[in-house]
Amino acid sequence: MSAIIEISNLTKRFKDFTAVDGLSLDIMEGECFGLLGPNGAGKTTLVKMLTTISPITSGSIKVMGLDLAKEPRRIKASFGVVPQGDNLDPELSVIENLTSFARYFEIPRAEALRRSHDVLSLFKLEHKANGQIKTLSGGMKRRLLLARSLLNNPKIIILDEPSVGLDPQSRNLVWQKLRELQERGVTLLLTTQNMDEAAVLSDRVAVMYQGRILALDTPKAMVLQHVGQEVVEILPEAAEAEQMLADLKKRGLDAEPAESLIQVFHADAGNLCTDLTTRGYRAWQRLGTLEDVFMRLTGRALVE
Ligand SMILES: Nc1ncnc2c1ncn2[C@@H]1O[C@H](COP(=O)(O)OP(=O)(O)OP(=O)(O)O)[C@@H](O)[C@H]1O
Repeated sequence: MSAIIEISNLTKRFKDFTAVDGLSLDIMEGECFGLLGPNGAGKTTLVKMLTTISPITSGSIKVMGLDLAKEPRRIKASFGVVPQGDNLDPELSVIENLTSFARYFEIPRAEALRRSHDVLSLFKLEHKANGQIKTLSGGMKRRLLLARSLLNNPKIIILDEPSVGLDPQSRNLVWQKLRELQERGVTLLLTTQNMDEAAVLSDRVAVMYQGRILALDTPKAMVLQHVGQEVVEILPEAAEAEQMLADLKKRGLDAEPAESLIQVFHADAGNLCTDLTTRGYRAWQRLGTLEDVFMRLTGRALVE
């Protein structure tokens, strides 16, 4: 597999604030890559540079071997972009939003209409073709943005928080369509704060924080490395929590406080749980998740 997007030493500065900080990353052709990070990590700023909306401060981006700074139009033609916000035109009907967008790619009128109906039916919006944008629910708008991103038959689709605001039915439909696109060879780059979405869809994930990548791997390997297969959770009495944490650490265990719980990672979970419960403590085990990795790497405090 070769890299379809090559990001080298990319930086974005706003006055004295660095939103993306010397970031390097290769996205492989045909993969689904999930970019995770808390609010303010720099994900949207990265996507905006990639989609040429925001100029690069320094560093470079290559797409299919082409330099983004030199060939932005050619590169943009190969992208489908689903932005975080809704930038649909409220003056136009649903189908007109699509056909007018197709004009940016110089798709002939009849072909544009045909593709517009195709993508509407793909996202189960055909019945809304002549409706006004204001008659769409939030989830329908999101599906329309996804539909719109396919009009130019993109080789790469960039999705900023694809399933925010979607009900479970719409979200499942979107996930299914994204998988079908990937099966057809399309490369997907998604930013998300939804760890289930990242784990379900992505071949590889990166955790971004303060403009840098802290970790990058397959979701499974990431969980194994940072938290282990199973996590033990203990609910101590408030008065004994500190002592218990110290005791666990003294035993060489990888233990951390998590609100009112203590979590133990990389442990022999079965043995530890039995030991604790026979001594009268409330303790249980569960599978480690990407959410655990995320919390460990980016901290528990709210960033913004
Ligand atoms: N135009 C701008 N001027 C100044 N600072 C900005 C600008 N755009 C973004 N920032 C700052 O850059 C940082 C990264 O923002 P960005 O939107 O990329 O984060 P994010 O990871 O996408 O977060 P979210 O999930 O909230 O969208 C934030 O601290 C934000 O305040």
